[in-house]
Amino acid sequence: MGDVAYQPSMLDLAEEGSTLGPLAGRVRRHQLSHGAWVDHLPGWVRGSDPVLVTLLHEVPWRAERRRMYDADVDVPRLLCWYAAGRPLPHPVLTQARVALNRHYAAEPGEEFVTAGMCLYRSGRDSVAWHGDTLGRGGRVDTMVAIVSFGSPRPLLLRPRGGGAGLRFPLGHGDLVVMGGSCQRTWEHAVPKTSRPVGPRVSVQFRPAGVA
Ligand SMILES: O=C(O)CCC(=O)C(=O)O
Ligand SMILES: [Fe+2]
Repeated sequence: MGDVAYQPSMLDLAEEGSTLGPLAGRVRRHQLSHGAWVDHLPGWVRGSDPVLVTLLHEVPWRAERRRMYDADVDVPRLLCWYAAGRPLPHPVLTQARVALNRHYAAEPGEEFVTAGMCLYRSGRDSVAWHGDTLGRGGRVDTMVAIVSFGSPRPLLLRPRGGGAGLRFPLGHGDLVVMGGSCQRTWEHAVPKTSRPVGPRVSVQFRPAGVA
């Protein structure tokens, strides 16, 4: 053994580094009805493979059961909740929250503090139509920012009163932000698919008191 420390090559660094692209000027806003909007930025996280690996292996994923009418049913995805102050499992997620708070500082709806995580193990996992209306999201305008990793799955949106919906493909490293009245006046879902899809992890940043 010589005394020369291992120096990672620039290629190694490029492969290992997960970085965020700029938000300003890159995020595309879709204005919806009733004062709702959705911002979309494909490929925000660059070098997102190591983030997916960390999320799959280091998040303490939990299966949950929920009461539906008069039966307990399995929630069709695994979950983990990072309350305010709980360290996030990958540094790029911590940087993402900082960058989102800087970019959206002028929007009403407050700072992103919590991170909810969902693991969709396969196409059989899903989230049914809903708005994030627990807490303040049901009464006032708020923002929910979602960063996706792994297999692409579409996020569908539809107005609560009926009418045409929208579909955002959410791929590896993509960002979507639902804002304005979106949680109250629109609903969103990630439907099941019979296509063979690999795992997808979504990280949802929300202000305190929104779920
Ligand atoms: O996985 C997603 O992108 C959406 C998850 C979601 O809507 C929720 O957890 O409230
Ligand atoms: Fe949601």
